[in-house]
Amino acid sequence: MNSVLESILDGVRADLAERESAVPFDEIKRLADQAPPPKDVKAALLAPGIGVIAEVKRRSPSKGHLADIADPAELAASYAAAGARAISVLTEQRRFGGSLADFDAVRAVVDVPLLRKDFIVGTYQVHEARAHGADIVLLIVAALEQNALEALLDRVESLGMTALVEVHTAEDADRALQAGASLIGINARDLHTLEVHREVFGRIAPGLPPEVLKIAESGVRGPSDLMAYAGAGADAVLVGEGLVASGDPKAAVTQLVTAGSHPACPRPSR
Ligand SMILES: O=C(O)c1ccccc1NCC(=O)[C@H](O)[C@H](O)COP(=O)(O)O
Repeated sequence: MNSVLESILDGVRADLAERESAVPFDEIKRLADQAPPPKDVKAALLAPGIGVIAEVKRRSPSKGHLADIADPAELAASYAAAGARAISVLTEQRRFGGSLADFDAVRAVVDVPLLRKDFIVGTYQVHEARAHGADIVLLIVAALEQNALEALLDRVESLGMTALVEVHTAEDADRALQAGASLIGINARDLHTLEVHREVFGRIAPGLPPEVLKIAESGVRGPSDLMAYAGAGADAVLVGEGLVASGDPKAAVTQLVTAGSHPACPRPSR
């Protein structure tokens, strides 16, 4: 099947091959070893209330252009000041307009945990993420064979980072658990069709063990979506478009953070 995900992965592999020939693996490993230690992601996400992971997202395959982000560092600093628990930075260039330069700019100004949001297909990218100061690395189950998923999860953890393992189906969730994931993102967006169905979270989350942290990804357009995900057991929500395309990302993230810490907001039981 020639899905959107497969075409994204083709581009990612081509770009990765160029970076690997420009900066050898040994050098990336050396830079990763020199980076400041990763932050305690789970402690950040387990703070009281439903966390907000705010995303720096310029465009997307589903919507095209989302926002002119002249200064990703300024945007990220406003997210952090508003109380975002973590920040996600898209680093995929061809379809999302992101870059490691965006990631570096954000890393330079915020102290909250940073997620490298990309399509990870090899260990080089994991060391590269660490070299740039990432604390969290996204691993998408649908993009990886099981042995690759397990090897990449081990590599992420061996570098002290946390893997956000993304699933969209119950079968993906079984594979994530088998790989040993302890932070699982349930993406409402089907990466083959790009359709967003928020109810996917409520179908999958109850089947995950209570000790696994659950992130609801995609489709949050305002506080009522956050409350609905919280009611279905989310520890945090990951939000891109609803912030960057709002016209006032700082106000939009503040509204979500306020909703997530409101006493009426449901809390996960663990
Ligand atoms: O956003 C897309 O169109 C997309 C297409 C194909 C693969 C991944 C895609 N998005 C990545 C994400 O999962 C989202 O950036 C993230 O969950 C935030 O979603 P949203 O709040 O709906 O922008």
